[in-house]
Amino acid sequence: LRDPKLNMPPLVRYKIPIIGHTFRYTFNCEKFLGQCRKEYGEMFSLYIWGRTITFVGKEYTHEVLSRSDVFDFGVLFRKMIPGDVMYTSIDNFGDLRSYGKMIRGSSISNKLNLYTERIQKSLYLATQKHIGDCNDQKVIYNIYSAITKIISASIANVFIGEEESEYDDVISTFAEFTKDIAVFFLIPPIFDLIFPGLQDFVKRIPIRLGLYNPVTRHVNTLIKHVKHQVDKRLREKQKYGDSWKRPTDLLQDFMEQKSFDPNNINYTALASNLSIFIFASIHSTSRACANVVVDLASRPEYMQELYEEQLEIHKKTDENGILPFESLKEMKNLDSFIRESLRFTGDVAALPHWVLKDHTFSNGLQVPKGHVVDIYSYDTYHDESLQGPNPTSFEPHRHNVPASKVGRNFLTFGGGKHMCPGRFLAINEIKFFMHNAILNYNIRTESGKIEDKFRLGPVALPSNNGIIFEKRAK
Ligand code: HEM
Repeated sequence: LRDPKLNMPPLVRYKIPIIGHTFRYTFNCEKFLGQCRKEYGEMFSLYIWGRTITFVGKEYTHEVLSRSDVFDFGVLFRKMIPGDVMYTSIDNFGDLRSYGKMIRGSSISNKLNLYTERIQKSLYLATQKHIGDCNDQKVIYNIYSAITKIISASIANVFIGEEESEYDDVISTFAEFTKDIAVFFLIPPIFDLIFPGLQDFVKRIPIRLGLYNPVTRHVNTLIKHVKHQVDKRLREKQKYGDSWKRPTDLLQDFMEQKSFDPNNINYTALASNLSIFIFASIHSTSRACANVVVDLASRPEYMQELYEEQLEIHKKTDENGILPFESLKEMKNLDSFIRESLRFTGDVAALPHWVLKDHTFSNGLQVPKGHVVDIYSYDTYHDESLQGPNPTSFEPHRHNVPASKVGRNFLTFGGGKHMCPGRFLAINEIKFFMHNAILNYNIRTESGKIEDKFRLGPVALPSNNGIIFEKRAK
């Protein structure tokens, strides 16, 4: 467990060999890490599922996020998800750096204004479909699932274009892809208790034998639609020349990358890359949006002020009911509410990094190459000097910087070179969705109480308890 040559962070005491801290970490993570922090300080190691993992508190979080030459999130991503065997046509699976580059160079990162109308329309139509008018009050029990379908419709429009996102099979793939892959996260890594890394080997067996591959169905759907769209665009571009109207979406951005060869198109690779961006975007944005809904439903006392703000902003809609892009900046109260909800996501630790080379932290403690360091984000989010007074209470007026702004006190989108490039799209989606929801519905919890998150080890999900939607009297 320990490298005798290195001055490693203290290993928290445990009683049962092999099991180590696994159970306390899995079933009582929040309290357990709090106790470890108190007893062992800002950096400590736990023995979980056959591996020693070091947790860093607020003092050293930034050191991990800013040293991408030492700490890498992608290596663990590649280990957890067997993309190397699930995908046959891409050889850079898990290379987050290259995914980040693709998004940073795309319209999603720097021309989001082009999507203003489409995002609003698709969100509105999908909300009508999955939540409805609510003339009679409606109780939704799995709000995360309803929001996932709504967000999927809108992000599909941005990723694969207006035409293909009309198809139900495309929306289903966007909405279900992450859930189908999640099986690799949800099965406890019991084989790692026998030998570290054995689980990674075992989970690849059914895929290698051709017995089960959760991506096949979705990639096939994407190939069909990508092929239809790419061929159509190439034909029309040739036919209409300069008068061809360039479609705006992520697919078109991909078609304009240097690596795209119109004479030798690899549709499977295009579809596979799209599926990776579905994985990065849909669950994260839907979870955040569902949390905002539940947080507001839990605290209806903030509804009126948000309603008044959105009503004022709504006056700027055009004759089709579409808000200008600039109005997003005016949603100040909503933005602060969203940032507070993101701060309250509930994850205790959720950004494990692989150590690429031996490293000495600025406090002198050392971790060897091949070690795992995770960020104890709770520590940052519950610290008064970083969050202001009452860091453990939900205070929607706490923030005066945009919800998308990354900083030492705000880790939801990571940090350093690899901070999330999709965060602007995510926040815009949530704001446009909430604008509509606040104007059209009264929202409250069925229990009449603040709904707590559903916890799964160190991560948290929105509650499944009932959320009541009721048409707002105008
Ligand atoms: C609320 C929604 C979202 C959350 C909470 C979120 C969170 C994160 C986090 C924590 C990281 C790791 C950052 C790091 O290593 O420091 C990340 C990376 C990434 N995210 Fe997001 N994300 C969200 C939405 C999106 C969306 C909509 C996209 C669109 C495609 C996206 C694409 C990516 C990509 C490509 C990376 C890898 C970047 C790199 O390694 O350079 N994310 N995200």
